[in-house]
Order: sequence, then C-alpha cells, then structure tokens
Amino acid sequence: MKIKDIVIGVVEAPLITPFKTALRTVYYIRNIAIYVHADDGQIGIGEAAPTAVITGETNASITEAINEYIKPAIIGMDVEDISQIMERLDKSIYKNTSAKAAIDMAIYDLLAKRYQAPLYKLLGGYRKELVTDITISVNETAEMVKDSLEAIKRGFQILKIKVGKDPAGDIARILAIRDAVGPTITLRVDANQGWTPKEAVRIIRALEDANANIELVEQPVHYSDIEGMQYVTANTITNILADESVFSPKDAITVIEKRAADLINIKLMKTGGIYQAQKICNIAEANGIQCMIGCMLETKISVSAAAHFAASQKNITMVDLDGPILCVKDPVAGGPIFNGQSISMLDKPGIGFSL
Ligand SMILES: C[C@H](N)C(=O)N[C@H](CCC(=O)O)C(=O)O
Ligand SMILES: [Mg+2]
Repeated sequence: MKIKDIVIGVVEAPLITPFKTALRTVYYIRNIAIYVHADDGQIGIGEAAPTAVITGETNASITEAINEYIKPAIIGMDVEDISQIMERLDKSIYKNTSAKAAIDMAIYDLLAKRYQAPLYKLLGGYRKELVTDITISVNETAEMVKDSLEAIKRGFQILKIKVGKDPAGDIARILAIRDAVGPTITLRVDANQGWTPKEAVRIIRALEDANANIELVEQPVHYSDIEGMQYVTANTITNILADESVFSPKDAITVIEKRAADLINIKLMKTGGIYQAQKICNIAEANGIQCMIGCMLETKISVSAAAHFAASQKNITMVDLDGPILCVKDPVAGGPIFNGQSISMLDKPGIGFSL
C-alpha cells in the first residue's frame, strides 16, 4: 500500500461558547484536514490545528509545510514501512508539529485499515473506554461557577479550570468553583503559563491550605522556564503537569531529569503525531511519570486519533479530549462515540471514519 497523493482541505466547526485561556480567545475552529490517498484506493484522514501561540503554526504555514516539504519527502513510500516514513516526516522540516501530526495520524489510519484493525488495537489496545474532562474557560468568577455547574449537569465529573489571565483573582475563582461543585468533582487547573514561579507557589499553597483538593496544576509558568517549573514542583504538594514545556521526547527527558514536573501532557499537535507521542509515553512510564492525553482546539478528526492512541496506552491515565464537546456539531460522521464525558472506541478499521 503506497502513498499516492496528499490532499489538503479545511475543517470548520463553530464553538458553543468562546474558548478563553491565558494565551488566547477563540470563537470558531478553522483547521486543516488532510487526506492521504493510497495506491489501492484507501484514504487516511488527519487534522492539523493552527495554534500559533503554542506551536507557532497557522493554516498557511501548515499548508506550505505539507505541500513543499512533507509531501515530496514521503510520496511513493509503503505505508507498512512506518518507521522509515516517520523518520522522513520528522526530518522533512524543523518543528511544524501540527502539520506532521496530521500526516502521521492519516498514515496510521491507512496502516490500521491495511490490517482491517481499529487503530487503538494496532497500537496496543489497552482499553476501550476513556473518560474526558471538560474545559471551563477563564472568565469572571460568577460566570466560571455557572459554567462549572452546567458542565456537571451535563454529566461531567472532571473539570479543567482555566486561569492565569488575572493571577490576582485566581485563588478566589478556584475556591468559588470548589465551593459550588462540592467535594466529589475532580478539579484540574491549567494556568497556560500565566503565573510567575513565585506567584504559582503562593497560589497553589493557598489552595492546599484551603483544602481545595486540586488534582493537578498544568503549566503554571512560561514554557521555557524549566528552573521555574522545578521551583514550583519542589515547593508545592499538588501534582504539577508539564504541557507547553514538552513537545518532544528530548523535552520529556529534560523535564523528568530536572524534576520540573510530576506529570506530562501529551498532545499530538505538539509531538508531531502518534509515533513521537509513543516515545514520550514510554520514556515517562519508564520513569514512573503518568501522562495526560490532551488536545488543542481540534474537531473530531484529530481528537479521535488521539483517543485511539490514549486507549492503546496504559500510562495515559488522564484524558483532556474535549475538543468535539466544545463544538456545536461534528464536521464529520463516524469515529469513536463521544457521549458526555465518555469516549468509546468502536471496532471499525483505522480511526473509524468511512471515507
Ligand atoms: C481544549 C483542551 N481542553 C485545552 O484546554 N487545551 C489547551 C490548549 C488549547 C488551545 O489553546 O488550543 C491546553 O491544554 O493548554
Ligand atoms: Mg494545557
């Protein structure tokens, strides 16, 4: 099964409410869809999200990276030569991880279709069901409390609370949410790099003193401030999760060696796809570090690929795959079933979309 052509399209989905983090506000998803055509007529599907503030990519850069660099590097290769394809993909252009992720997942989709196997089984098949959290955008406290209660009414038991935009008000925001939702709901906090190391320690310790019972705090400080993350991890009890600081296996080794975090968030848009994500997950597991699977603002196409990967791995113990849940409707039919907080893998070949 040889790679014959790569076709680029657009996938669009309006969001139910604006998505707000310390880094950006988004009203509408407009991502790149990828179709990798094989010489036997099969098509593999992928998606790239243009998260300029995190990966540095735009839809224009993703399109250019694929057309000018990635496509010439892998066209004509046999889908079964996965390691060789992934080596060429990695070397075809520096960084551009979302462009690479879209191609990587489309090729894995083809490989799994070649063997008539669901992708999660081909990758290791650890479990069939995942439970995702849902994001509560950063807003004024009252609005975040209202959004949290609505999410619980919709059946979500795990909330990912965005903070870091207004550090002075963050303790009050989080405590008000804990107060409103009660003790049984799991709360994750994501500062998206919005705090200084000293601010982070002060805020997290205040939450600890108030018995807020926060499961983890994600990326408290700037992605490049590994010493700062190390300082936060060393001076708090709460688990610290590295997100924007870990794109590659090398980044994971640095964070682990420096004890800069307790946990790692793997996103296909940061790793450049499943092949590199597996390496990070293995490195973390060998070092006793559990991983979260995360997503950017992505539709069901790439989030489904991430779900297959997460389902295949024992060491992925936390799931933040709420992209499709934040959209008014899915732009594609098929794939795993997203029903409230549960994501169920089906036994259709590949990622599960009929193309
Ligand atoms: C959508 C997901 N729950 C999430 O919060 N991802 C963010 C980055 C999303 C973006 O800006 O596209 C994260 O974990 O930092
Ligand atoms: Mg994050």
